[in-house]
Amino acid sequence: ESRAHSERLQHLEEFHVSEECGFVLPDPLAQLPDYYAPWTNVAANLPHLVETQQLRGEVAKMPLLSARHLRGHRQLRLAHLALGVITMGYVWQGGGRQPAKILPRVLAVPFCAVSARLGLPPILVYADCVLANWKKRDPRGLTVYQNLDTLFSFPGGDSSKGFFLVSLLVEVAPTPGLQAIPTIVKAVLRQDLCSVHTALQDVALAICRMQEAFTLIHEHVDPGLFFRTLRIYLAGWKDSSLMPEGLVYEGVWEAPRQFSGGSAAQSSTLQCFDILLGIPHSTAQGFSAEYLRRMRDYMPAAHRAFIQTLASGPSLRQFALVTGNAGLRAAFNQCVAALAALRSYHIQVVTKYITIPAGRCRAEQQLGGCVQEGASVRSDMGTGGTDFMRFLKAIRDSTHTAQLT
Ligand code: HEM
Ligand SMILES: Brc1ccc(-c2csc3nccn23)cc1
Repeated sequence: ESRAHSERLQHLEEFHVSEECGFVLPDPLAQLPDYYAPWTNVAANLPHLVETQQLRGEVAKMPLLSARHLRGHRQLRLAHLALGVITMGYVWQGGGRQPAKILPRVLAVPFCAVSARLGLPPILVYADCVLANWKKRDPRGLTVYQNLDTLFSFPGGDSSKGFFLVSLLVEVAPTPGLQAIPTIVKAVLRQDLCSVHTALQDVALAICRMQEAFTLIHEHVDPGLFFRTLRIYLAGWKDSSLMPEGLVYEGVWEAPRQFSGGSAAQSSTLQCFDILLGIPHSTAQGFSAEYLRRMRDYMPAAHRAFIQTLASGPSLRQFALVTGNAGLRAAFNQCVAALAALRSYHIQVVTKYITIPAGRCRAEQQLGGCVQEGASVRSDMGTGGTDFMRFLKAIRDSTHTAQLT
């Protein structure tokens, strides 16, 4: 059973995991066939259309296009990104005070058709606006911030571009570590202690590289713009006080449907390292584990399959425990410690970009300032309250306690 899984894991390309950029979509398409210009034109102009309250009018003028003419994975990913961007802008136009309750059929019908073909939900996801929303300014240049740009952005100025591109660089950084995963799985099956030890050093280094890339957030994202503006547009319509029923997808489903807002729990990279190291989010905190598992449904089908295949393979953790080899245990713990450190760093960033601005906003609200929409557009993202912070700390703590003593 495990052997079969380990065999399948040897060809990462099958799971759309690329040699040079991991779960990031290599060379995303930036243009669709002219027939789809109504979608890409509106999506490309979204910040302006939302800020001038014209978006809903523009959508009302859009023709109902058929998704049938979309060819290949990259066209589908670009279509899901463009329709996702327009959908978030359409629902949250006006900053979240009066969210739209109905998504018009010119958006809902093609968006659901494209989503079905990709195995994604009909809402903007991490795989859209982080993994497929980028291009190099100079195609021959390096994958560095200055040579990157997003394909689409939201209100919030350069901070929306910064948030997506820094996340992209964090996703590109650990690529050698992802390449080490099949090596580790095969070596565990062959009880090859030495190969596991060597490969674990690549994993630890990869996770450290993620944290290095993360530090760019301070340069490219402004806390105020992030909290007051960008955050609103990434909110979803599941368990949302502003949209308790969810959203009606006109022409697709009679009843309204609920879908979760954008979350990096949809990042396959972090979930892969959690599974490889056997980090037990599952037992420790019911909510976190359930939420992380549910977010797998918000990943592209091939990435979901990779995670499921890895989860059903042999346990590296048991192997490291059973061999009792001190060097192997140390290499394993170095990976776990690096992951816990990354999550601690992330919590510091979340404090600066959500908790502090939320506190300031509440203070201003007392004085009648700060036009913050309602309590919070998304309960788990930024009331400055405890629920998302408790979630992040629970995950960080269960990572920490996963060290082998
Ligand atoms: C301004 C910067 C950021 C803020 C304010 C922020 C905020 C949050 C919040 C509130 C959550 C919990 C709710 C949710 O899942 O959405 C979260 C989760 C998460 N974020 Fe971020 N984030 C930021 C940047 C990043 C970056 C650059 C990465 C790197 C890829 C990242 C990776 C994650 C991951 C993996 C999770 C899921 C929880 C976990 O696995 O630890 N975040 N973030
Ligand atoms: Br859609 C969408 C989904 C997730 C993100 C994202 C990138 S890093 C991060 N931490 C929390 C969320 N998050 C951005 C857009």
